[in-house]
Amino acid sequence: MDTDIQSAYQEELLRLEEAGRIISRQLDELNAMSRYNGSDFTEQVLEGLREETRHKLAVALPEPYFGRLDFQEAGHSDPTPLYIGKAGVEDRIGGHPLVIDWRAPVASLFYSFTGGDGPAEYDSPDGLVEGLVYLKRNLVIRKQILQRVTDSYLRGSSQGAVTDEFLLYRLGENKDNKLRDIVSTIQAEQDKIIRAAKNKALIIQGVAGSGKTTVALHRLAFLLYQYRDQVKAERMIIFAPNRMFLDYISGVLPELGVGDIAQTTFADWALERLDDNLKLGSEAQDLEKRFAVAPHQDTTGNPAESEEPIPSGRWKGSAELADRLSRELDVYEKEYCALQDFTPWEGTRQLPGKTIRHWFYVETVHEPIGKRRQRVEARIRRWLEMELEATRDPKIRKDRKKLAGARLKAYLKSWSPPSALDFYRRLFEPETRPQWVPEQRAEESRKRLAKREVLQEDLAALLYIHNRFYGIHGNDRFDHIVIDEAQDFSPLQVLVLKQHSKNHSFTILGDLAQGIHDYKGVHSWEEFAGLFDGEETETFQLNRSYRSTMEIIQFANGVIAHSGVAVSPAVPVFRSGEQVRVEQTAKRMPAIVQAVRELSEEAHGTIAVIGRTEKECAAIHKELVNAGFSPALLTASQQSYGGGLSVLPVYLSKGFEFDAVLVTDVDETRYKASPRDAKLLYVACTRALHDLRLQYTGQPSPLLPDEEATHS
Ligand SMILES: Nc1ncnc2c1ncn2[C@@H]1O[C@H](COP(=O)(O)OP(=O)(O)OP(=O)(O)O)[C@@H](O)[C@H]1O
Repeated sequence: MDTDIQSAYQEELLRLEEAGRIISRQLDELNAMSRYNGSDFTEQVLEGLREETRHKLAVALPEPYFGRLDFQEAGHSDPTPLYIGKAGVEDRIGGHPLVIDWRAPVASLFYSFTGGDGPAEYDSPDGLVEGLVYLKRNLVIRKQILQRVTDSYLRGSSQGAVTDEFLLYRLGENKDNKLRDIVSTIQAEQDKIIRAAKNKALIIQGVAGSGKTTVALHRLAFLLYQYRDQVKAERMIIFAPNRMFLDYISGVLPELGVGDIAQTTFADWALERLDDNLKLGSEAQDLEKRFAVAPHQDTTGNPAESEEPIPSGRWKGSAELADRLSRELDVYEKEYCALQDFTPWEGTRQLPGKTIRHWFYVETVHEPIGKRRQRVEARIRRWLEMELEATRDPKIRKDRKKLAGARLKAYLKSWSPPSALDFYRRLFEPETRPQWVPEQRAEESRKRLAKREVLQEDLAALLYIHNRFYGIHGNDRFDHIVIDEAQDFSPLQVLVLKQHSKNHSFTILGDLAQGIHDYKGVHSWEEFAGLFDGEETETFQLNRSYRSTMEIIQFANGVIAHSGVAVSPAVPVFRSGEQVRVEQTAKRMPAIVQAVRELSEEAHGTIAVIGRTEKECAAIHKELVNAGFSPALLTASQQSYGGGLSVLPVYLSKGFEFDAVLVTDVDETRYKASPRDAKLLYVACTRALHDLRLQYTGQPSPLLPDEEATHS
């Protein structure tokens, strides 16, 4: 160790010991106080705060901080060492704060400072604060033991910019079965997104591995800290593609000290809201069909795609459909209440239909029709009660009540509460189908809807109708909404979610180059931006990829060049690893088993064998089990991901990452020179952190980049 590093290490060791003593003392004091379980409200609030502090201290004790920034504010004579950790700890050492929360305004300097001797600044509640940075230091502390001290910037030293040494160290680590927090190495371009203003719809295009998911989760933690009086965790929601992915990302928020945020899929959320006893068609079957390999398929892509000019999912998810529905709903509402006079029993007053329609179309007009109907029905019942009260004789009153009850039931039968499914179904029925619904589309939907079966692509339209009928209660509005893998979302889905958002506070993130579900998802981010007023959105682009080695990223860039999608190629962090290995195999299965054996010997924590279809994966899985491995077969119905060795179809691998990846069957029939296949292969390749291998039997896929291209 050279003397500078040694003395830095000694200095940090002493500081850590002192910090440990202070945190332990604070914790002991709090633990010594008896817990309050009584009913006094003030005491309950105080106990809540004490519990929060106990929790924060317990989290801080083993790893109090991860970074240090020495900052001299303009007008001050000395730099102040600022220690930054996951949770702020109040107390002081040498007059300086013990630990500053990573989300505090001053901590932003730690992330935004990229070097140079000029002034640095950060935004504080009192305005811009300027000053000079003297030192940026990363510290690895585990279980109160100082393991590593890395200076990435030192004023006056020969190195001008912040070095990536610590980042590279973190990126070189193996991964387990959960995505992790990145508080110690958030990069400047990511920090901007994390700290962006709350009341905007952020649209983030980021290359594979640029940290989109991770950044979105950190942003939630930031919003909860920065706007603690305005946003609540229970009023935030994350939409992700499937339950297995939700399980994979479920560790990050607790690591950041955040709980209670709903994490769900659009389908689960929509079905719960619709509550219409609907059956959701099997997604697994749909995926397997969509991503099947057609033997006689031409090289322009999926045959289903070329036969169908506008795929059903794109049609049913378009903003244009929302306009059409809106107009149909206007007509429906105008005709909805056509009630005539109501006669409860012969020889008495009638309740005129005109009066009822006045209640409906004038007096309650500001409410959605489902609510109006409830109100009007209640009013009819009140009217009836008053009429009955005018009948003095109890026996006659009883008889009339019975008769009137039966008549009212029959009368209201023709006026059933509005149902989203019924309305939607009418769009596809021969007698009621509007002209703008093509017959071919109607036929397919009609059969399913008759059985109350819906597909994922129907859900946004159904919710749009449901919201119009029943409105949105305060509890159904979110303080913030995150949409991950947003390239697979449709404009109509986002439009519906916008109805559920307060102040259009969104983080929408995705990668068009990974748009393998382009039969339902967007083809350009403009499709989402167009749903908001100009000033309500802000767009970001993340081009640096942190997941994979340079070699893997260059290789994947070569693949995606065939996709025709206009997105910037990924820029690697300078982390070099093994060359990507492309292997032609004579015997497919033995070669797969052999490659898995080799990868397993290389101390990788997570390994994935990525096949083309679920059926092929099942066969590979069987073979690996026979060879003595214990792989997990990941399918569309999977609820969790356990790490280790996995076999999964390429279309399910999106969002995940593995230390080593073997992509099987990269041949000319399974990965053709089509945009869809290019995206699929790109997704597969970009799952690998350190080691990527590809195998094919017969002729190689035309998507495989030339060797020279990947070495440029
Ligand atoms: N600043 C960072 N410091 C350390 N690791 C990072 C950083 N940013 C991202 N990573 C790591 O890069 C990997 C990719 O992150 P993440 O899955 O969030 O990316 P993504 O853009 O959502 O990827 P994809 O589009 O492929 O799903 C993760 O292992 C994450 O921990």
